[in-house]
Amino acid sequence: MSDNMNDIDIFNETDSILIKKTLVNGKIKDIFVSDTGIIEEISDKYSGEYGEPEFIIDGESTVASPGFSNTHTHSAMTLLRGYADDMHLQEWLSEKIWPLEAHLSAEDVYNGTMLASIEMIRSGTIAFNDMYFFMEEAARAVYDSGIKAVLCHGFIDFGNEEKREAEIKATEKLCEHIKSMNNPRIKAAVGPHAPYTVSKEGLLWCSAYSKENDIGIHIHLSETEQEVKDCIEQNNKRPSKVLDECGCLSKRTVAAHGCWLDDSECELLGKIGVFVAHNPVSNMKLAVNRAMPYQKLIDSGVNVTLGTDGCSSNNNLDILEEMKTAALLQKFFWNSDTVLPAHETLKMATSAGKKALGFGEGELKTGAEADIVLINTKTPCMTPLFNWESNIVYSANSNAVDTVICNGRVLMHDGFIPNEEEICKKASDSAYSLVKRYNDSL
Ligand SMILES: C[C@H]1O[C@@H](n2cnc3c(N)ncnc32)[C@H](O)[C@@H]1O
Ligand SMILES: [Zn+2]
Repeated sequence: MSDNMNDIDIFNETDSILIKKTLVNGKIKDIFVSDTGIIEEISDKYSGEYGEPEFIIDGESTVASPGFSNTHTHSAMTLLRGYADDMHLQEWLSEKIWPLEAHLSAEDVYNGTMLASIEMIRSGTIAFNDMYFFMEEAARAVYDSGIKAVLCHGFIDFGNEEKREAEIKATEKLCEHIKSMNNPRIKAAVGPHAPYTVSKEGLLWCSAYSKENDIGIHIHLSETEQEVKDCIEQNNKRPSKVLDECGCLSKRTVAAHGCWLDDSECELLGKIGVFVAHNPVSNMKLAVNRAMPYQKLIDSGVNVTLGTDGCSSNNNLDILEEMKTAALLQKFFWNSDTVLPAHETLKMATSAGKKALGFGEGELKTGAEADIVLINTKTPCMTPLFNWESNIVYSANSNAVDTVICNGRVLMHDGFIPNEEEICKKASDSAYSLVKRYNDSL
């Protein structure tokens, strides 16, 4: 699909690009992207106003979509893919996942996040919201892979003061580190894991720190019925209320799951302007037994986004698969064939997702950051092309994703990502050595 097919330089960060004859909202357009990563022109034929492009991408037989955002994941959990499946959520976490994670190294997180980044790029993801450990190394992987991310340290204190102090230090260290990177593609957030793993003191510290530093909060909220029941028993109020009283709900908060929210909580989240990330594949796999009340959230003014969750509850990071599953799960669970139509699903993955992460509007327009996905229309799953949004949500798979451009830089072209084989090999080695270290410790 390129006039410069064999030219590896297309992956350079600072080149201008002209995408010729791609479909933008059903019309054939040229898109000119400047070397600063901005969409300068979308027109029937490039005017030449911004000079000669350094690279030309032949966009004929492609649909251009705004890049996708994955608003909830634990990216280095790629290393745990297939390690523990088909279990009850709390047992899965406390008996399998947490004991193994206790042996993670910084290098594991780098290798796992590199794998996650290229896996996400393959399905057209240009930004993600990540909560995990050794996040300075995740930041290095995000830098190296060229994708965008909001990164937080998973803050878990279980009411223990010593643990809380350590989590505070880890959060501060990460935020300072990301500040010092001074890269607009990489942002820090505060990551209180969930109301059931973080004490009130911890939640209060997190909300104060996010305000002081003007950064977001990333948290799990009401994933299972049991955690809601436990919260009511302990606090006499539902989880959203607890979080609100601790100052953790704001326009900068992304709350993942929200499966067991009641009507009053949906209204509270809408009033405040919280983003709620739907993770349908993980929710189905972990059998949380209720789908997020999508329509009630939308009617309450909530910005609903999409996430994959980590690779040990999904078990991939394919945002196209997530879109389809979201649209189907909502229809199936709420017994409504009209809920979450294709157009809204695509918005969850594009404009709503990018806004949640503070990376802009998520639309293809002049003046916007060039986060563009080109999807091959000459592939069975995109044929015929009556409705491009319907095809992306309901029929496309990642094999149809041809080119991914993030901040004006080509990260994948013609289905090719530089160094992919080496990245997979390193992650695989890390995964086996992690499990060996754990087994040796028993
Ligand atoms: C950041 C922390 O979140 C954990 N984690 C991963 N998946 C889920 C889930 N579905 N629910 C709650 N916690 C989860 C990770 O295993 C890590 O310990
Ligand atoms: Zn999660």
